[in-house]
Amino acid sequence: MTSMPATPPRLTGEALRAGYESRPVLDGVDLAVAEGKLTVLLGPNGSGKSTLLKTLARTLTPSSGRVCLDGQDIHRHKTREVAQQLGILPQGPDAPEGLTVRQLVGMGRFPHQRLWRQDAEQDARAIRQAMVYADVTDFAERSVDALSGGQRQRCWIAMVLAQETDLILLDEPTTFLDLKVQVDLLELLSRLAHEHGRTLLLVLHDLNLAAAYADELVMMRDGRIVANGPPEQVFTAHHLKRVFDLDAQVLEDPETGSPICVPYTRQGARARTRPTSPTVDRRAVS
Ligand SMILES: Nc1ncnc2c1ncn2[C@@H]1O[C@H](COP(=O)(O)OP(=O)(O)OP(=O)(O)O)[C@@H](O)[C@H]1O
Repeated sequence: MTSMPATPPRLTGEALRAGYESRPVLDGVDLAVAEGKLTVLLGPNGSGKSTLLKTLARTLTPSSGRVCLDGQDIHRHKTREVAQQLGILPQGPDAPEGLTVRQLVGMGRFPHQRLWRQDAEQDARAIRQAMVYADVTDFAERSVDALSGGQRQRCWIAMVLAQETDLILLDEPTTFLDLKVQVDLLELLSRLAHEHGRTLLLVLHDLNLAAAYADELVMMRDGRIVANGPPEQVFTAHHLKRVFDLDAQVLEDPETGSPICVPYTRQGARARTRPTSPTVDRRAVS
C-alpha cells in the first residue's frame, strides 16, 4: 500500500532577513508552517517573534529571502487574495472609536466582499459563528472601546475567525485573558486545526500552555530559530536555558504526557527551607 503524500506547507519563509530601517532583526530564518497544525512561536522579549509573524503575513517586506504562499512569492499575490487565505491578529490592535463589536467582527468579511457582489447570508453566518466561538455575542452591540482588555481581545479574535481563512496567525492572542479563558481559546484554536484542518501559528509567552497545546514549537532567540519540532523533542531544559536563559526542570504531565517546566526559584526555595519566624510547637503552648 502506498502512503498518502504529506500536504506541502502553504506558507514558508526562506532565508528571511527583515527588520526596521537600520535595525536588522531576522537573521536568516527558514520556516515551513506545518499544515493543519497548531504551531507556537516562543522566545524572549525582542527575539523577533512579531517581526517573523509580520514578515510571513506580508505586512513587512524582507530585505532578503522570501515568503511563499502556495509556492509563489507572497508579494506577487494580490492583497485581497492573501487576505482570503491568511488572517493575522497583530499585537495590541486599535479599533476605530465608537465601533460596535458586531461591526468590528464584520470587518473580517471585507476580503470576501465586492461592491457588486456580496453574500449577506454567508457574511452574517460567518460573523455569528465567529462571535459564538470567541464568546462575544453577549456584548455584540456594545462599543469596542467600552470593553475590558480581555473582552476586547476576544472581539479581535472573533474578527480574524470571521475572515474564515485557512491560515491564521495570532500574535499573543491570550494577552489580558484570565487563565480559564486562555485555556478555552487554546481549545478552540486546537479544534480549528485538528477538526477543521486550519493552519495556525501563534506567539505565546506561557511556556506550559505552549507545550500543552502546540503540535510544533518554534523557539527563537536573537532573530534566529534555535529549535523547531514537537514539544516532546524541543521543550527541554537545555533549550529553555539556551533560548530564555531560564534554569528549569522539565517534567511530564502525568495525565497528558506533555512536558511541563518548573523554573528553579532559588530565593523561594531558600525562604521555604529557612523559616523567617521561629516555629512554635503548639503542644508545648497548651
Ligand atoms: N516598528 C519598529 N521599529 C523599530 N524597531 C522595532 C519595531 N518593532 C520592533 N522593533 C525592534 O525589533 C526587535 C524585535 O522585536 P519583535 O517585536 O519582533 O520581538 P518579539 O520577540 O515579538 O518581542 P515581544 O515578546 O516583546 O513582543 C526588538 O529589538 C524591537 O525593539
